Amino acid sequence: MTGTDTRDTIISARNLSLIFETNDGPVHALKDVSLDVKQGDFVSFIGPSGCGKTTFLRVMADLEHQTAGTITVNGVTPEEARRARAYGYVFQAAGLYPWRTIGGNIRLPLEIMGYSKDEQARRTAEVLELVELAGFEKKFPWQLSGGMQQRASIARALAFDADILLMDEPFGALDEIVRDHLNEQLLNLWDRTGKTICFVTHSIPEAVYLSTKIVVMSPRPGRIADVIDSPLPRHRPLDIRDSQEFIDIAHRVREGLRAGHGDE
Ligand SMILES: Nc1ncnc2c1ncn2[C@@H]1O[C@H](COP(=O)(O)OP(=O)(O)OP(=O)(O)O)[C@@H](O)[C@H]1O
Repeated sequence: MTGTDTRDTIISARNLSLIFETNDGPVHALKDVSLDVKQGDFVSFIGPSGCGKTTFLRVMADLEHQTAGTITVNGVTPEEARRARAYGYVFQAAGLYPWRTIGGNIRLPLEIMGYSKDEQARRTAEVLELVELAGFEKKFPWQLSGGMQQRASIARALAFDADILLMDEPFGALDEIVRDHLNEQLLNLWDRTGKTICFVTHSIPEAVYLSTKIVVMSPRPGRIADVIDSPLPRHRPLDIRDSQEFIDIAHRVREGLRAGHGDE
Protein backbone atom coordinates (compact mmCIF):
# COMPACT_ATOMS: atom_id res chain seq x y z
CA MET A 1 0.00 0.00 0.00
CA THR A 2 1.19 3.53 -0.72
CA GLY A 3 0.71 6.99 0.76
CA THR A 4 -2.92 6.94 -0.42
CA ASP A 5 -3.78 4.29 2.16
CA THR A 6 -6.51 5.88 4.28
CA ARG A 7 -7.43 2.82 6.35
CA ASP A 8 -7.39 3.15 10.14
CA THR A 9 -4.28 2.00 11.95
CA ILE A 10 -5.30 -0.91 14.17
CA ILE A 11 -2.00 -1.79 15.79
CA SER A 12 0.83 0.69 16.15
CA ALA A 13 4.08 -0.32 17.85
CA ARG A 14 6.94 2.12 18.33
CA ASN A 15 10.39 1.05 19.52
CA LEU A 16 8.83 -1.75 21.49
CA SER A 17 11.25 -3.70 23.66
CA LEU A 18 10.66 -6.45 26.15
CA ILE A 19 13.26 -7.96 28.44
CA PHE A 20 12.41 -11.01 30.55
CA GLU A 21 14.42 -11.19 33.76
CA THR A 22 15.36 -14.84 34.27
CA ASN A 23 17.65 -16.77 36.61
CA ASP A 24 20.15 -16.95 33.77
CA GLY A 25 20.05 -13.20 33.27
CA PRO A 26 17.96 -10.92 31.06
CA VAL A 27 16.42 -12.29 27.85
CA HIS A 28 15.86 -9.63 25.20
CA ALA A 29 12.68 -11.05 23.64
CA LEU A 30 11.87 -7.90 21.61
CA LYS A 31 14.11 -5.00 20.71
CA ASP A 32 13.06 -1.75 19.04
CA VAL A 33 10.11 -3.23 17.20
CA SER A 34 8.10 -0.67 15.22
CA LEU A 35 5.14 -1.70 13.08
CA ASP A 36 1.79 -0.41 11.80
CA VAL A 37 -1.05 -2.79 11.05
CA LYS A 38 -3.98 -1.32 9.11
CA GLN A 39 -7.67 -2.17 9.20
CA GLY A 40 -8.30 -5.38 7.26
CA ASP A 41 -4.63 -6.37 6.98
CA PHE A 42 -3.64 -10.00 7.18
CA VAL A 43 -0.22 -9.86 8.83
CA SER A 44 2.01 -12.90 9.27
CA PHE A 45 4.93 -13.00 11.67
CA ILE A 46 7.60 -15.44 10.62
CA GLY A 47 11.02 -16.18 12.10
CA PRO A 48 13.06 -18.85 13.87
CA SER A 49 12.16 -20.20 17.26
CA GLY A 50 12.72 -17.65 20.02
CA CYS A 51 12.61 -14.50 17.86
CA GLY A 52 9.71 -13.05 19.85
CA LYS A 53 6.68 -13.77 17.63
CA THR A 54 4.53 -15.10 20.45
CA THR A 55 5.79 -12.41 22.81
CA PHE A 56 4.76 -9.70 20.34
CA LEU A 57 1.27 -11.21 20.00
CA ARG A 58 1.01 -11.52 23.77
CA VAL A 59 1.91 -7.83 24.19
CA MET A 60 -0.88 -6.93 21.73
CA ALA A 61 -3.25 -9.08 23.77
CA ASP A 62 -2.21 -7.53 27.10
CA LEU A 63 -0.78 -10.86 28.28
CA GLU A 64 2.73 -9.38 28.54
CA HIS A 65 3.93 -5.81 29.03
CA GLN A 66 6.73 -4.09 27.17
CA THR A 67 9.72 -2.79 29.11
CA ALA A 68 10.21 0.13 26.68
CA GLY A 69 8.41 1.76 23.78
CA THR A 70 4.70 2.11 23.08
CA ILE A 71 1.91 0.11 21.52
CA THR A 72 -1.71 0.93 20.77
CA VAL A 73 -4.45 -1.45 19.69
CA ASN A 74 -7.49 0.23 18.11
CA GLY A 75 -5.99 3.53 19.25
CA VAL A 76 -5.93 2.61 22.96
CA THR A 77 -3.67 0.58 25.25
CA PRO A 78 -3.76 -3.22 24.94
CA GLU A 79 -5.45 -3.32 28.35
CA GLU A 80 -8.23 -0.98 27.25
CA ALA A 81 -8.56 -2.89 23.98
CA ARG A 82 -8.87 -6.16 25.91
CA ARG A 83 -11.56 -4.69 28.14
CA ALA A 84 -13.39 -3.50 25.02
CA ARG A 85 -13.12 -7.07 23.64
CA ALA A 86 -11.29 -5.83 20.59
CA TYR A 87 -9.74 -9.20 19.78
CA GLY A 88 -10.13 -12.93 19.82
CA TYR A 89 -7.07 -15.14 20.42
CA VAL A 90 -6.48 -18.52 18.80
CA PHE A 91 -3.70 -20.64 20.32
CA GLN A 92 -1.47 -23.30 18.82
CA ALA A 93 -3.50 -26.07 20.42
CA ALA A 94 -7.27 -25.88 19.96
CA GLY A 95 -7.71 -25.86 23.75
CA LEU A 96 -11.33 -26.97 23.74
CA TYR A 97 -12.82 -28.24 27.01
CA PRO A 98 -13.37 -31.98 26.50
CA TRP A 99 -16.41 -32.09 28.79
CA ARG A 100 -18.24 -29.44 26.78
CA THR A 101 -19.76 -29.91 23.34
CA ILE A 102 -18.47 -27.83 20.43
CA GLY A 103 -21.44 -25.50 20.91
CA GLY A 104 -20.75 -25.41 24.65
CA ASN A 105 -17.14 -24.43 24.05
CA ILE A 106 -18.10 -21.64 21.68
CA ARG A 107 -20.78 -20.36 24.06
CA LEU A 108 -18.41 -20.26 27.04
CA PRO A 109 -16.93 -16.77 26.45
CA LEU A 110 -20.41 -15.52 25.59
CA GLU A 111 -21.77 -16.90 28.87
CA ILE A 112 -18.93 -15.25 30.78
CA MET A 113 -19.62 -11.96 29.01
CA GLY A 114 -23.30 -12.17 29.98
CA TYR A 115 -24.93 -12.56 26.57
CA SER A 116 -28.59 -13.72 26.68
CA LYS A 117 -29.34 -17.37 25.86
CA ASP A 118 -30.95 -16.36 22.56
CA GLU A 119 -27.96 -14.25 21.56
CA GLN A 120 -25.58 -17.07 22.52
CA ALA A 121 -27.52 -19.49 20.31
CA ARG A 122 -27.67 -17.04 17.41
CA ARG A 123 -23.94 -16.25 17.50
CA THR A 124 -22.92 -19.87 17.95
CA ALA A 125 -24.92 -20.92 14.90
CA GLU A 126 -23.47 -18.03 12.90
CA VAL A 127 -19.80 -18.75 13.65
CA LEU A 128 -20.23 -22.51 13.17
CA GLU A 129 -21.56 -21.68 9.71
CA LEU A 130 -18.56 -19.39 9.07
CA VAL A 131 -16.03 -22.13 9.83
CA GLU A 132 -18.13 -24.75 8.02
CA LEU A 133 -18.99 -26.73 11.12
CA ALA A 134 -22.77 -26.32 11.01
CA GLY A 135 -24.30 -29.55 12.33
CA PHE A 136 -21.42 -30.30 14.72
CA GLU A 137 -22.67 -28.19 17.62
CA LYS A 138 -23.67 -31.16 19.76
CA LYS A 139 -20.51 -33.19 19.15
CA PHE A 140 -17.71 -33.36 21.69
CA PRO A 141 -14.17 -32.27 20.73
CA TRP A 142 -12.86 -35.87 20.67
CA GLN A 143 -15.43 -36.71 18.01
CA LEU A 144 -13.81 -34.19 15.62
CA SER A 145 -10.56 -34.34 13.64
CA GLY A 146 -7.64 -32.07 14.62
CA GLY A 147 -8.44 -29.67 11.78
CA MET A 148 -12.10 -29.48 12.80
CA GLN A 149 -11.12 -28.83 16.41
CA GLN A 150 -8.90 -25.98 15.28
CA ARG A 151 -11.80 -24.56 13.26
CA ALA A 152 -14.00 -24.80 16.36
CA SER A 153 -11.38 -22.88 18.29
CA ILE A 154 -11.40 -20.19 15.57
CA ALA A 155 -15.21 -20.10 15.83
CA ARG A 156 -14.89 -19.55 19.57
CA ALA A 157 -12.55 -16.60 18.98
CA LEU A 158 -14.98 -15.16 16.40
CA ALA A 159 -18.11 -15.58 18.52
CA PHE A 160 -18.04 -12.16 20.17
CA ASP A 161 -17.30 -10.50 16.84
CA ALA A 162 -14.01 -8.85 17.71
CA ASP A 163 -12.43 -6.74 14.94
CA ILE A 164 -9.02 -8.31 15.44
CA LEU A 165 -8.03 -11.96 15.39
CA LEU A 166 -4.67 -12.88 16.98
CA MET A 167 -3.61 -16.37 15.86
CA ASP A 168 -0.50 -18.06 17.25
CA GLU A 169 0.52 -20.87 14.91
CA PRO A 170 -3.00 -22.27 14.79
CA PHE A 171 -2.27 -24.87 12.10
CA GLY A 172 1.27 -25.86 13.13
CA ALA A 173 0.31 -29.33 14.32
CA LEU A 174 -1.74 -30.31 11.25
CA ASP A 175 -0.71 -32.21 8.15
CA GLU A 176 -0.13 -30.30 4.94
CA ILE A 177 -3.36 -31.20 3.13
CA VAL A 178 -5.52 -30.20 6.09
CA ARG A 179 -3.43 -27.08 6.51
CA ASP A 180 -3.92 -26.10 2.84
CA HIS A 181 -7.65 -26.49 3.24
CA LEU A 182 -7.75 -24.43 6.44
CA ASN A 183 -5.57 -21.74 4.84
CA GLU A 184 -8.12 -21.44 2.03
CA GLN A 185 -11.01 -21.32 4.49
CA LEU A 186 -9.28 -18.75 6.65
CA LEU A 187 -8.65 -16.46 3.65
CA ASN A 188 -12.28 -16.84 2.71
CA LEU A 189 -13.38 -15.96 6.22
CA TRP A 190 -11.03 -12.96 6.34
CA ASP A 191 -12.42 -11.77 2.99
CA ARG A 192 -16.04 -12.09 4.12
CA THR A 193 -15.62 -10.55 7.56
CA GLY A 194 -13.03 -7.81 6.87
CA LYS A 195 -11.24 -8.63 10.13
CA THR A 196 -7.67 -7.64 10.86
CA ILE A 197 -5.59 -10.76 11.43
CA CYS A 198 -2.17 -11.17 13.08
CA PHE A 199 -0.89 -14.67 12.43
CA VAL A 200 2.26 -16.41 13.67
CA THR A 201 3.75 -19.15 11.53
CA HIS A 202 6.98 -21.01 10.81
CA SER A 203 5.95 -21.81 7.26
CA ILE A 204 7.13 -19.57 4.41
CA PRO A 205 4.43 -20.77 1.94
CA GLU A 206 1.73 -20.29 4.57
CA ALA A 207 2.91 -16.74 5.33
CA VAL A 208 3.11 -15.81 1.64
CA TYR A 209 -0.22 -17.44 0.73
CA LEU A 210 -2.21 -15.78 3.52
CA SER A 211 -0.74 -12.35 4.05
CA THR A 212 -1.13 -8.81 2.84
CA LYS A 213 1.93 -8.03 4.96
CA ILE A 214 4.73 -10.38 6.01
CA VAL A 215 6.86 -9.45 9.01
CA VAL A 216 10.16 -11.34 9.03
CA MET A 217 11.73 -11.49 12.49
CA SER A 218 15.21 -12.44 13.68
CA PRO A 219 16.32 -13.68 17.11
CA ARG A 220 18.62 -12.61 19.98
CA PRO A 221 17.35 -10.00 20.38
CA GLY A 222 13.96 -10.33 18.64
CA ARG A 223 13.79 -7.71 15.91
CA ILE A 224 12.03 -7.07 12.63
CA ALA A 225 14.36 -7.96 9.77
CA ASP A 226 11.99 -7.13 6.89
CA VAL A 227 8.39 -6.10 6.24
CA ILE A 228 6.99 -7.19 2.91
CA ASP A 229 3.75 -5.70 1.55
CA SER A 230 2.41 -8.44 -0.66
CA PRO A 231 1.54 -7.56 -4.26
CA LEU A 232 -0.60 -10.72 -4.59
CA PRO A 233 -4.31 -10.19 -5.33
CA ARG A 234 -6.84 -10.53 -2.52
CA HIS A 235 -8.44 -13.59 -4.08
CA ARG A 236 -5.90 -16.40 -4.10
CA PRO A 237 -6.52 -19.88 -5.42
CA LEU A 238 -4.08 -22.42 -3.94
CA ASP A 239 -2.26 -22.76 -7.26
CA ILE A 240 -1.12 -19.14 -6.97
CA ARG A 241 1.75 -20.77 -5.07
CA ASP A 242 3.17 -21.90 -8.42
CA SER A 243 3.27 -18.34 -9.81
CA GLN A 244 6.53 -16.45 -10.29
CA GLU A 245 5.24 -13.59 -8.09
CA PHE A 246 4.65 -16.00 -5.22
CA ILE A 247 8.05 -17.62 -5.62
CA ASP A 248 9.70 -14.18 -5.64
CA ILE A 249 8.05 -13.15 -2.36
CA ALA A 250 8.96 -16.50 -0.77
CA HIS A 251 12.53 -15.89 -1.88
CA ARG A 252 12.58 -12.49 -0.20
CA VAL A 253 11.22 -13.97 3.02
CA ARG A 254 13.92 -16.66 2.93
CA GLU A 255 16.60 -14.00 2.37
CA GLY A 256 15.28 -12.03 5.37
CA LEU A 257 15.40 -15.14 7.54
CA ARG A 258 18.91 -15.93 6.40
CA ALA A 259 20.14 -12.36 7.03
CA GLY A 260 18.75 -12.54 10.59
CA HIS A 261 20.65 -15.76 11.22
CA GLY A 262 23.87 -14.25 9.90
CA ASP A 263 24.17 -12.06 13.03
CA GLU A 264 24.74 -15.01 15.31
N1 LIG B 1 7.82 -15.81 30.39
C1 LIG B 1 9.07 -15.85 29.93
N2 LIG B 1 10.13 -15.77 30.78
C2 LIG B 1 11.40 -15.78 30.31
N3 LIG B 1 11.72 -15.84 29.01
C3 LIG B 1 10.72 -15.92 28.12
C4 LIG B 1 9.35 -15.93 28.53
N4 LIG B 1 8.57 -16.01 27.42
C5 LIG B 1 9.42 -16.06 26.37
N5 LIG B 1 10.70 -15.99 26.78
C6 LIG B 1 11.91 -15.97 25.92
O1 LIG B 1 11.77 -14.89 25.01
C7 LIG B 1 12.24 -15.24 23.72
C8 LIG B 1 11.11 -15.08 22.71
O2 LIG B 1 10.14 -16.10 22.94
P1 LIG B 1 8.84 -16.26 22.03
O3 LIG B 1 8.03 -17.37 22.60
O4 LIG B 1 8.17 -14.96 21.85
O5 LIG B 1 9.48 -16.71 20.63
P2 LIG B 1 8.77 -17.28 19.34
O6 LIG B 1 9.37 -16.56 18.19
O7 LIG B 1 7.30 -17.21 19.48
O8 LIG B 1 9.27 -18.79 19.36
P3 LIG B 1 8.56 -20.13 18.79
O9 LIG B 1 8.57 -19.99 17.32
O10 LIG B 1 9.45 -21.22 19.29
O11 LIG B 1 7.18 -20.19 19.38
C9 LIG B 1 12.77 -16.65 23.84
O12 LIG B 1 14.16 -16.59 24.05
C10 LIG B 1 12.06 -17.22 25.06
O13 LIG B 1 12.84 -18.19 25.70
